Amino acid sequence: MKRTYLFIGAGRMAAAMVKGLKASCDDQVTIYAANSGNKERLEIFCTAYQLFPVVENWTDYITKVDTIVLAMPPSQQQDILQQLAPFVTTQLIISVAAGKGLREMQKYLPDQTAVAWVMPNTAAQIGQSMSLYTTSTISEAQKSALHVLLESIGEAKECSEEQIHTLTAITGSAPAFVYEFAMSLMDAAGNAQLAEEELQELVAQMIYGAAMMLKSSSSPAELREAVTTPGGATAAGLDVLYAKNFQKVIHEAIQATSERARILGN
Ligand SMILES: NC(=O)C1=CN([C@@H]2O[C@H](COP(=O)(O)OP(=O)(O)OC[C@H]3O[C@@H](n4cnc5c(N)ncnc54)[C@H](OP(=O)(O)O)[C@@H]3O)[C@@H](O)[C@H]2O)C=CC1
Ligand SMILES: O=C(O)[C@@H]1CCC=N1
Repeated sequence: MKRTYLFIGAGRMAAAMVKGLKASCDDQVTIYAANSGNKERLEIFCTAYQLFPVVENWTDYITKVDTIVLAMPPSQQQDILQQLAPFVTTQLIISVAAGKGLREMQKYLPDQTAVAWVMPNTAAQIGQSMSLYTTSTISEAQKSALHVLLESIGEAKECSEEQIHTLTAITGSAPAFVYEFAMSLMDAAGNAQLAEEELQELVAQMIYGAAMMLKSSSSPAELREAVTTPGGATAAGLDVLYAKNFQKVIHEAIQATSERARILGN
């Protein structure tokens, strides 16, 4: 079945989703993309993903597509929805904006407009996103268009709107915390006399292995215990994390992230 998508916003998340869609259903998908008006940047984007024609005015393309993906900063979304509203008929409108749930979209769109809120993460670039999503009442065809998109970028879980607000920090933002952790490990390994790339490779494989173990059925506590030989080396390191209240620091970081996401949504 032929799919048609219009992306408004052509940045990092749009690139990841377009790449996923092109890879999973190349000859069955037509994609148009628009940005804030930076023509050169949009041409580079469209050339990279072979999206033609390059869109000059996105409102001309609304009636040509079944699905519209809002992939611009949250601060721009209200304005875009207001521009979109007069032209919307049967299209599914998907937003990936942090903090902007279904109700926030519906405020500016005609009654009964089909809407979905998706919270992906940057691993979408390699088809490994953990995406959360919620929808209004949508048709089977719209569900199918949404799932084609979600499955093209990784795994997805349906949640309530409130759960997505709560979990944005965990699945959307926390990859940044993992990269910060990786940087700290690489920094701490400074005197191992390895090149930066070698260090990155071994830290990446360690995180990958740990993530694969976590994806098995064991709990994180069991996995941690399996690493921690009683009276051994790991216990000494964990004692420092406990003494510095590592969990509390993470809780505070998640709370700050969640609070900011809520503010972006208002
Ligand atoms: N990065 C992440 O990890 C995640 C991001 N998100 C959400 O995804 C959305 C996009 O983020 P991201 O891709 O990182 O951002 P980027 O900064 O990479 O891209 C933003 C894009 O939006 C375009 N844009 C800005 N204003 C407008 C406008 N008024 N009309 C049309 N296009 C506009 C920009 O245009 P131009 O090219 O001209 O600058 C750019 O193409 C955000 O809402 C964010 O909350 C969600 C989950 C994870
Ligand atoms: O930092 C942000 O606002 C977005 C939301 C989730 C990840 N990045």
